[in-house]
Amino acid sequence: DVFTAISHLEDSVRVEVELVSALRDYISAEERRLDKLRRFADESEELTNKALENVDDFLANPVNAFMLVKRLYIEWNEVINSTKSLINYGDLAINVSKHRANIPTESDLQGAAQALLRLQDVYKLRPSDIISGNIHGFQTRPLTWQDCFDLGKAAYRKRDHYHVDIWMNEALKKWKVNEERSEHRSDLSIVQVLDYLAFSHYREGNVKKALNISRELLKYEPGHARITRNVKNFQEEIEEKEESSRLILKDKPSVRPNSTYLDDRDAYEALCRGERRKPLDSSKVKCQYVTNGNYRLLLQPAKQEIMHHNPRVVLYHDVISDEEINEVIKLAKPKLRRSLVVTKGSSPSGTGSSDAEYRVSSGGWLEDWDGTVIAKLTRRISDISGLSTLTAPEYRHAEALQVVNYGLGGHYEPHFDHATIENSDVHLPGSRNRIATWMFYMSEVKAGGYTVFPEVDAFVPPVKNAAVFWYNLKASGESDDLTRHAGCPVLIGSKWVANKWIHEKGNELRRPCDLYPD
Ligand SMILES: O=C(O)CCC(=O)C(=O)O
Ligand SMILES: [Fe+2]
Repeated sequence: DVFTAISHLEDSVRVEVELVSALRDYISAEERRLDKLRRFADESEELTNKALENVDDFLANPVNAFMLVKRLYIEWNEVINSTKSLINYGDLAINVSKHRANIPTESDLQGAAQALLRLQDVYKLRPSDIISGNIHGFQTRPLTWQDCFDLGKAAYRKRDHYHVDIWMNEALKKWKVNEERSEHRSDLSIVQVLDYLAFSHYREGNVKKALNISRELLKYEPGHARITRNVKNFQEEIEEKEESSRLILKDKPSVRPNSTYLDDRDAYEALCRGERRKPLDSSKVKCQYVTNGNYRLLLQPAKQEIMHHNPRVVLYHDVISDEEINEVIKLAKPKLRRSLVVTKGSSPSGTGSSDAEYRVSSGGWLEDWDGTVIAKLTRRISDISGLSTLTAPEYRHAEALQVVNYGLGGHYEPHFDHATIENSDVHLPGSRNRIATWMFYMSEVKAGGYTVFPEVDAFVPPVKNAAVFWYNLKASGESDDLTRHAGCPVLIGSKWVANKWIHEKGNELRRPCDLYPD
């Protein structure tokens, strides 16, 4: 019993001194933790305020969109986990679970990173431009070394060595610059970057590079057991190989992977960048008013711009109003689901994951009876194209309207709209093949997002309020293989389109079959 002797109480005083000091340590640790949370809340608030000034403009920039996904997935999860055990966590927990569906997941982060890497490749963006946050003149917050590291990690997960090499090296460069300014607290990060980089090189067969990088890593963390073992193994492997082949081992340069195995990828991407585009033969008419002999077009003929002659691809200007677009988007939003691709292209079987990258968008179908605006548009398509677009169940001459919104860096790689010998899944039973494609452009895309035809180097810019039209089949009903086309990745902005696929059935007399294809 402490109270029975003053000398015991003297000890208690000393104990209390120690307790106070421990409590003070605890309070400072809590304050540091709270400071960190407060800084994170301030930063997030600043960013969301900026985003809210104009959400469309903000998300139009793919770097902003990537960072938003990253912040919500990684940083908020950290916040949530670090506060989970605390007493006052309740409200935050309720909010988090209420919004679960809109909080990005790991696969969203992977998709967002993949999108940035796709844009980097297709539009030949320099890493330094992406890092400085300047994409075609649209400015965002610059990337940190951690952002570069996350891009590298996303590439690593896809076994995409080419991008691991680029982005881990960018992370290193940035990390070293920061170090010179002594903005660093621990060496953990650089060790992680080097670890990824070394192993990625090793997987590629670049053992010498893997060895050098691992040695550099050991300078930062001399006792690292696994890396020490790797260094030994890499050395042995190099010696063995050089002995048996009597050649000095050389590292291969890393090349960009062709994940969807497209033969015409380079042509497609060059067109997207604006290379290979040929001007139309200027001796031929380019713009004209058309009525197709239809009395409904007499007072206001359609404004037709010819984009290509063979196959004939035309763009009709001002065929859907802003009000109609808003109505269509409103009707479609609740129906949007991730687009699936039926065709596997020519990807070797067993490669699996490539399908996901083939088409990055969400779509929904609208029938004529889903809204008067849809029935009106279907009628207009018929008036202008001269084809039947009846969509009553007993008279299916065309499919429902397919409304599509592209995602971050969204695109649709080269494909045919109609059924071909390799791909017979697209036509409706009984209504035969997709004779023609009509596609409305329903948003202004600030950069990228062209519709391109790599077989003939034709291209159509996504002009808001316009619609593109072409025949997929020749007059004989044969496939017109020159209509292979693609939707280029959206670089800046959001792309909405709506497709109407018109079928052969019901159009036998409007576009009669001919003995000769042309
Ligand atoms: O978005 C584009 O430009 C092309 C879309 C397309 O080809 C399709 O949806 O079938
Ligand atoms: Fe298409």
